[in-house]
Amino acid sequence: MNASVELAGVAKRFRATVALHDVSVEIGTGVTGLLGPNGAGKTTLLRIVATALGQDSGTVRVLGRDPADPADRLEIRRRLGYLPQESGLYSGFTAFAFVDYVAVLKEMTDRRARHEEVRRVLDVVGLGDRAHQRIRALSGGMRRRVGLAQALLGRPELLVLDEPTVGLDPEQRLRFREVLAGLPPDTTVLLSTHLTEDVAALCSRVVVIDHGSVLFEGWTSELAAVADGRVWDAEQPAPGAAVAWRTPEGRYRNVGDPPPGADLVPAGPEHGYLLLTGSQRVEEVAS
Ligand SMILES: Nc1ncnc2c1ncn2[C@@H]1O[C@H](COP(=O)(O)OP(=O)(O)OP(=O)(O)O)[C@@H](O)[C@H]1O
Repeated sequence: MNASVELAGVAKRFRATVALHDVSVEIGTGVTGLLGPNGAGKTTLLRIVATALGQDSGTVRVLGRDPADPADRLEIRRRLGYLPQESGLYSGFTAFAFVDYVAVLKEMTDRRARHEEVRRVLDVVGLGDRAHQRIRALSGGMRRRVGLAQALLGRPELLVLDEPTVGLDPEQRLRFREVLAGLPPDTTVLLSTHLTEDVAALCSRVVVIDHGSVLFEGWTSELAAVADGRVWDAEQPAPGAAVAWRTPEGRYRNVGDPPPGADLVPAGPEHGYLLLTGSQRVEEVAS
């Protein structure tokens, strides 16, 4: 794989909290989902890739450059679109004025071409008719889309999107999927989510992260395969289950090590994810 983003042995700590612990991943073109529970280290990893935060140790290459080098960092930022978790939108601005302001910061100096680009990205996210409304008057999902619009400015080679689907209704989720599908094929998208549905719907590759460590890196279809033969239904939560929950039919779906003759059910990406993250918790309890 010709990686757009390469992390090797990356660690980051905030005082006593280890946010990332020896993370090594390679991200290529296409859409990669960074999947993990709250506090897993997703935002920290994305901030490092987006050059907003430096690592404590390990090496980072983004678009073939080193974010620690000031000239390289500038070059990366020119080729990067970033939707942070907290968008920091200026609520008194209109959507158009805000995205235009970001476009100025992105060195789009020709006014006419810039305005055209601002209109294009607002149209892409379905906010063309809201362009002149103040951000404070927009709904949460619409604000998220203003954030996405600014990330799309200038058709960046690398898009780093922190929880882009939060606050989107089903129709907007579909639209977001279309936005991703409409990007040039050599674009690299790295997006974070804590929803396996997002990964299944949006991402061809997935990196599962928990407690600051990468637990899985591969094709989304391979995530389901992690749980092949390890999902079964029973009348009770089974002793061999890393995770179990009650189904609408009143039985228990178990994910873990099935007993002989278990009533196996087909595995999906969510089961692979639960097995990876749940089993780690069981190990922790045991140790
Ligand atoms: N600036 C910071 N100062 C102190 N601790 C931090 C800081 N940023 C992150 N952390 C801690 O690092 C860990 C990883 O946080 P991070 O925000 O990267 O996780 P996340 O996977 O994005 O979580 P969420 O899904 O809740 O957004 C957490 O324990 C968090 O409390």
